[in-house]
Amino acid sequence: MNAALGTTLRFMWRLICYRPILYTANALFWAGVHLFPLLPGLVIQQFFDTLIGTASWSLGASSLAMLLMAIAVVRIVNIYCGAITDTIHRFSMSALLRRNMLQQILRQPAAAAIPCSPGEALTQFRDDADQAESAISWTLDLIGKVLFAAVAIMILMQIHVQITCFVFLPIVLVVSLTQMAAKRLQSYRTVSREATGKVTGMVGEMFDSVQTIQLAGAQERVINRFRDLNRQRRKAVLKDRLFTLLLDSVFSNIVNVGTGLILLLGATSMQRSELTIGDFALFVYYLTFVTDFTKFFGNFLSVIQQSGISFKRMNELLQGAPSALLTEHHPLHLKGEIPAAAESKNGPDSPFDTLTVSGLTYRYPSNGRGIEDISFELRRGSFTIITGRIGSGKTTLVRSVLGLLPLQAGDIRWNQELVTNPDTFFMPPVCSYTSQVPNLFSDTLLNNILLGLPRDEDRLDKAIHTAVMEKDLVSLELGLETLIGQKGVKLSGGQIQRTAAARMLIRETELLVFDDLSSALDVATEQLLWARIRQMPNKTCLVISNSKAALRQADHIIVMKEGGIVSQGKLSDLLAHCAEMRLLWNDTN
Ligand SMILES: Nc1ncnc2c1ncn2[C@@H]1O[C@H](COP(=O)(O)OP(=O)(O)OP(=O)(O)O)[C@@H](O)[C@H]1O
Repeated sequence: MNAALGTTLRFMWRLICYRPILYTANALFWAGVHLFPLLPGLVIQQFFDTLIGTASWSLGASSLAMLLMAIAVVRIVNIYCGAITDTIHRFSMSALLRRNMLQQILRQPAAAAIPCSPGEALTQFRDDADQAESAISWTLDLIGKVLFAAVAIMILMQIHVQITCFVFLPIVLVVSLTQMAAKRLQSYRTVSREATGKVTGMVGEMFDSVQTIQLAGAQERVINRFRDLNRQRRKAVLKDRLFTLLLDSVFSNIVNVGTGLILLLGATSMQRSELTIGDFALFVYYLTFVTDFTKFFGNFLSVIQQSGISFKRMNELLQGAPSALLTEHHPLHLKGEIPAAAESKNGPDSPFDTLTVSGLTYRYPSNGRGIEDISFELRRGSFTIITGRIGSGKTTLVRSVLGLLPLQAGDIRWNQELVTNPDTFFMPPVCSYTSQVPNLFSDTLLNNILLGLPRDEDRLDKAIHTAVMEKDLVSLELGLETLIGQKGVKLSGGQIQRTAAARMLIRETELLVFDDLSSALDVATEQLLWARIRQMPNKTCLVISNSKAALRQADHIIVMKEGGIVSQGKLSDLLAHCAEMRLLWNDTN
C-alpha cells in the first residue's frame, strides 16, 4: 500500500470512528439493500423448477407474484431506513470536517487566515468535504456488494462449479481490465477538451480582432493556424469517442456474452440433468449483479483516489497544524439548544495605562516587504497618529500589533505585561479596530452598528453622535432601519466610514484603532469627528492618517518610511526637524 493511500485510509477510518454506531447501523441497512436481490433470484429459480416439476418446494404464479411483492416491500422499507441513516451519517462527517477547518481558520491571525482565495476555500468547504463523506458512504456499498457477490458465487458454486468458474472468472477479468483501461480514457478526454478549448478560444480571438487581422494582412496565417488546431482537435476527439464507445460496448454486452456462455456450457449439463431451468435462470439473474460489482469496485478505487486529493486540499487550510485536527472528534450540536458561546476572558485585570511595542518585525512571506524593528509607546488617553507615504508599512504595523498578522519578532506589552495572544487580546472590551476598507453587511444600518450587541439607546445615541452620523440618519429614508445593501452600496463612502466608526464607538473599548478612517470625509466632517472622539474621556486612539485635520489633533506622531520609523514626536518638533514629515505635510490637505 503506498503512503498516500495509507494516509487517505487513516483519514477515512478516523471519520468512521466519529459515529461508530451510526456507521454500523448504516452498514447493516445497506448490506440488507445489497443482499436482498439474492432472494428474487432464488424465488425465480423455484418458480421455473416448479414448472418443470423439479422444484424442492412448489411455487405457483400467484405465490411467485406475492413473494416478489413482499420482497420488494421489505426492500423498499430497508432502502428508506438506509437513506435516513446515510443522510444523517454523511452530514455528520462533512459537518465535522467543516467545523474543524473553520475552527483552524479562526485560530489563525485574521489577516493571514486562509492561504488561498476565498473562492478556493469555499470549494474546499463544499466539494472536498462532500467528496470525503461520499468516500465513506461508498465503503458501505462496497461491503454490501462484496457480500452479495460472495454469497451469490457460493450458491452458484454449489449448483455447478465449472459453469460458475468458466463464466464468472473471465467476466470479472474482462470488466476489471476494461475498468483499468478507463483510466486511459481520462487522459484522452483531457487532451480532447484542451484541443476543443483551443479551437473555441481561437474563434473568440478571431472575432475580437477581425480588424487587426485584416490590417496586418494575416488572414492566410490565421486560417492556417485555425486549420492546424482543428486537425489536432479532430484526432483527439476521434480517439476519445472511439475509446468511449469501445468501453461502453464491452460494459453493455458483457451480460449478454455471459448469458451466451451459460447457455453454451449449460446445454450439455441440462441434458445430463445436472442443471435445471431454474438454475439457469438463477445464473443469468446473478450475472448482472456480479458484473455490476466488478464495475463498482473500479469506480470505488477512483473515488478513494479523489478523496485523497480532497483530504490533502483540506489539510492545506490547516496551514501546517497537525493533520489529525481535520478529523478531531467534537460535538456538532445538531439537536436541541445550541450551547452559548464561552465568554472570552481576554480583559486585563488592571485599568489601561500603557501599551509598549518593542522591536516589532513582520515581513510578508511572498515578497519580504513589511516592517522592521518598530518600537513606540501609547499612554492612556493619548491620541497617536501613524503617518507615512503609500506602502511605508502603516497598515502592516497596526495589523501586527493587533495580532491580525502573526508575530515574527518583537513584543507587545499592556501595562508592562507581555501580551502572548494579541489576536484574542485586542478585542472588545480592550480594543476595537476599523480597517482601511470597512466591512459592512447587507442588513439594516442599525444591525451593522450593533453587530450582535443588545440595543442600548444611550450608547447608540452617543456612538452615532461621536461618529457624526446624526444628520445622515435624518436624510436616510428609514433612518437606522435603512437596508444598506451589499457591502453598504446604498451609502456614500463617508457614510460607510462613519458607520464603521459608530460600530467601534458603541463597544466603548479602552483603545480605538482607525486605519485611514477619514479618506472619504470632507474636511469639516473630519475635524468634527476627531474633535468629538478627543472629547471622549480616557479614550486612547491609534490612528493611521496623513490628513492635516487628524495630525493637528495628535499628541504624538510616528513617521514611517520603507517599513521603519524615521522619527516620532509632536507635530511642531517633527515639522522643524523631520524632512519626511515636512514632505508629507506639504503633500496633504
Ligand atoms: N498582503 C501583502 N502581501 C505582500 N506584501 C504586502 C502585502 N500587504 C502589503 N504589502 C507590502 O508591504 C509594504 C507595506 O505595506 P502597507 O500596506 O503596510 O503600507 P501602508 O503604509 O499601509 O500603505 P497604504 O498607505 O497604501 O495603506 C508595501 O511594500 C506593500 O507592498
